[in-house]
Amino acid sequence: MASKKPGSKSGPAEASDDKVLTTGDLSLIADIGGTNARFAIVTADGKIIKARTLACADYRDPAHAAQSYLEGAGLPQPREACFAFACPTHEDRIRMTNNGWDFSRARTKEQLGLQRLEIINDFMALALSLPHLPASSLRQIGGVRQVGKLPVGVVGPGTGLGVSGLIPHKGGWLPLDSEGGHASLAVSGRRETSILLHLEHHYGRVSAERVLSGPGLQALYQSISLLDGKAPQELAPAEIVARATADDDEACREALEIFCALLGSFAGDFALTLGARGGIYIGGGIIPQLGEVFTASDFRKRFEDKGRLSSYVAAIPCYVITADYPALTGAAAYLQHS
Ligand SMILES: Nc1ncnc2c1ncn2[C@@H]1O[C@H](COP(=O)(O)OP(=O)(O)OP(=O)(O)O)[C@@H](O)[C@H]1O
Repeated sequence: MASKKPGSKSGPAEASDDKVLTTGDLSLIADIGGTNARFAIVTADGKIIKARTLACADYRDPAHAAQSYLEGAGLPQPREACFAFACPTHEDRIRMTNNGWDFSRARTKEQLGLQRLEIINDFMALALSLPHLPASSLRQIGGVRQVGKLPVGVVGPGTGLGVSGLIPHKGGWLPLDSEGGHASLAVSGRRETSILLHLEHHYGRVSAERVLSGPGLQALYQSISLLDGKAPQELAPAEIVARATADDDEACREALEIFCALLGSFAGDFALTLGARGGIYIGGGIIPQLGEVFTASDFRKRFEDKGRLSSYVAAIPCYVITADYPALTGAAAYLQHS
């Protein structure tokens, strides 16, 4: 796998979108979450071009979405592809955790006329992108930038909660294929415990993803409103963030504050578990949108709040990934190196 230090060198340059491509030239790559399906082409010289985002809800399955992407971009049929999905991907039958797609790997390959189809987890793809991301697409929060090759973790709230990492191995990196977002949620203090009990009443066992995701931010806002005896409104995650940052809705403000704090706790637990002294990277569709609000939140305080191991965690840097399509870079790297 890749051997550069995460965040140390520029990623693949964007080729111009108007080059004439033939079948032999191109590979198809995709990063497919519960809401968004992001497609692009890798050219023979390794450039990622024609990146587009489609809404999963508009398509029957990934083959249907991929065909629509290729037609829309006026592209010929590719021979090979790497698709990264937000769900377990080790069996032929793949069932997306956060949308209704349920499909066969072999059938998808056949439908798209591919000679080779690689299917990996979306956060494994994001982890594989880290050695290729330019430092300008990373925003450091706390800790000390580490030298040398050390394990790194990546977490990201989106429609779900993605988790992965890279372990140094034989001069390169081993990526983790993880479903860590479904680990149990750990809360702290009376208020968070009340919210957890409220969510338990609704879901039964509460995983981290039930809170640390777009739907999770909505669940937090609703729980807080109900615990305070107020009727919650139907608000999208972006609306909760907008109201919270405008400081004109107390339940939204507290929901976002607790969201960032719980992500800090979760990321710190993951750093301890993985021994991720090289850093924890934060991606997904929500945190990169928060800008300074996230930096000013309790995220870092809770990341470091690890009792006797607090000084160990305090040295670990966190980085918000601000690149546009980072997991596509990882899918391209997988296709090239696997
Ligand atoms: N500005 C914003 N503020 C807060 N939440 C947002 C914002 N924009 C999008 N979201 C939320 O982010 C989630 C989508 O995240 P993302 O773009 O990572 O999707 P995805 O790749 O389909 O997700 P996943 O890979 O987790 O299944 C949705 O719940 C959406 O409501």
